[in-house]
Amino acid sequence: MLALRTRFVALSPSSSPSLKTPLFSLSFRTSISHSTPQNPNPRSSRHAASATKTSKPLSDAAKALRTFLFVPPGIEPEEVTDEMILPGSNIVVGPYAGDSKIKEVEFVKSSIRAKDCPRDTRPEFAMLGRSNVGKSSLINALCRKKEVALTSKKPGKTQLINHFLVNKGWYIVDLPGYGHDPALQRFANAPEAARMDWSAFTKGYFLNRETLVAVLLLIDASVPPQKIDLDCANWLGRNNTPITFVFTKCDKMKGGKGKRPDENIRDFQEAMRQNYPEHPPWIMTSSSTGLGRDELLLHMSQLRNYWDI
Ligand SMILES: Nc1nc2c(ncn2[C@@H]2O[C@H](COP(=O)(O)OP(=O)(O)OP(=O)(O)O)[C@@H](O)[C@H]2O)c(=O)[nH]1
Ligand SMILES: [Mg+2]
Repeated sequence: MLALRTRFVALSPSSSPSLKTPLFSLSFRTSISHSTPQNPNPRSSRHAASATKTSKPLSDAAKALRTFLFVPPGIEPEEVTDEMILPGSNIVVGPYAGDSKIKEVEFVKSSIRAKDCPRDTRPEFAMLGRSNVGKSSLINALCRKKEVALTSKKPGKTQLINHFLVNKGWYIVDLPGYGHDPALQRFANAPEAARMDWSAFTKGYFLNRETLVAVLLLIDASVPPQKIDLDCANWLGRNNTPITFVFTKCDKMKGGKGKRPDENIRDFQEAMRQNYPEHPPWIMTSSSTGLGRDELLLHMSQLRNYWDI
């Protein structure tokens, strides 16, 4: 299973300062400029014939930057056209993208530890991120229901590992947020290993959950890059956990002061590049406006569908 997982991660933290990737600009529609390559799937040629093909070739800018795209199995990078890239993301839609709508969702269980989680072979996605970043809200948005997962203005609402079964076929897992417990704030300037201690109990989940397709790492796009988020991404990468960056609160525009969500996202990506030669899939969302909701579901459907090939 680990081999299967790592195939899609393309996260190989590197300490090499020589790994330079071009900087980029960002807007909701110009997702082509934020591409990242993922691990080429050794079996991808098998499915290439079924890849969506359109006649429009890549623009020059897109060609220059396509190495940043998330290209799933079933497509060769040179087959990618602008129309195949999900808006507000670097994600290419391939032949594995299928029915992505959520028709039913049921709460299954709250678990204290990884070993208490449902024993099941069905695939799952974990929502991870700082307290208050919008994990539970995103679950509700994806399900188009208000109270599947409980949300709050106060950080620390979700305290356990919560499993939700979707369409009787796969799980969404709501996790407690990190970076909230005041008792642990003293770690703010401590070495990464010490600061990550807060997550000891969810760490067990990431390291042992065989059915984990990907972690959706939620990053608040309304604030500048936070070290704890970068540390978390680095930790997941080092542990070969597939990751998708889901930028939340993209509806929040700062009036006058502070940077816009797209600028914060760009800064975050640039910070990530200092340690990563390649960038995982990423997507812009807002649970308030529904931005990115259908696109994220489509992305999850293709991850799910090629996960166990
Ligand atoms: N403007 C805006 N607010 C949001 C969005 N998503 C979440 N929020 C707000 O952010 C606050 C926290 O949302 P939650 O979904 O409870 O956050 P969480 O990450 O689950 O928090 P914990 O359970 O404490 O870890 C709530 O007040 C939400 O209404 C969004 O996309 N846009
Ligand atoms: Mg929550």
